[in-house]
Amino acid sequence: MTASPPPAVIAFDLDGTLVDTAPDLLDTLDTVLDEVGAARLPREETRKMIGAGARALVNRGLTAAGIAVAPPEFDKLYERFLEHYAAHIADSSRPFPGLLAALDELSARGHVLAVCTNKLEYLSRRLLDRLELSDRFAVIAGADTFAVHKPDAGHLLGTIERAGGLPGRAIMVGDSMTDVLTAKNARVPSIVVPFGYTEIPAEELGGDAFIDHFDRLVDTVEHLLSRG
Ligand SMILES: O=C(O)COP(=O)(O)O
Ligand SMILES: [Mg+2]
Repeated sequence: MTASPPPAVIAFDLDGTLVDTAPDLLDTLDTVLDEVGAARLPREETRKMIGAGARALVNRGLTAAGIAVAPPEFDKLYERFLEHYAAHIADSSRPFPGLLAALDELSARGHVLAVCTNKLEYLSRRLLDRLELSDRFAVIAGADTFAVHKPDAGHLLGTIERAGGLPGRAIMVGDSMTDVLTAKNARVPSIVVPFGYTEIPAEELGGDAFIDHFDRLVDTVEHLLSRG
């Protein structure tokens, strides 16, 4: 008797892929800019600053506003960002259209779902709990879950391992260059969605597949898995 192959692991980025978190993240960034007396920045500009974690977002926001702060003050502002964001994490943040049906179908087909995000793990869990999404994922791996984080392959490989899968039967779904690079580094195929936060147009990120709506996700996953 041959052992059945491990289930496929579908690993999702969180901000800009599963959930439109920009409104609550950027409202929080505004409170930090207010606090240092800087003018607020246009949303088209700050949306693209999401993707490398909260610390990078605060840093990018302050830099774009022309504010230089020394490390101890930066750390205080970052702490305040986290506090405010944690308290408002699901005020306006919502899953992207079609997500729930796509996750239902992937699970029904026996695939294991995981989250691989550069959001801190406690914030990721809190957000997914508030949106009643946590139970759908076997693993929620944040920026601080392992010793390394995206674009390091170890973040994705650790997520796949914890989900009981193998890199040869896994897919990364994301919205940014960070996700595509992580997948390439881990030799895992990637699917890119265009509704997230990226400086470079999503179609040009170099993912293995591009979908413009989650109603294309299941077919695209099956196609990539069938390529082996
Ligand atoms: O919060 C961020 O900046 C990054 O989060 P993501 O990896 O889920 O896009
Ligand atoms: Mg993202």
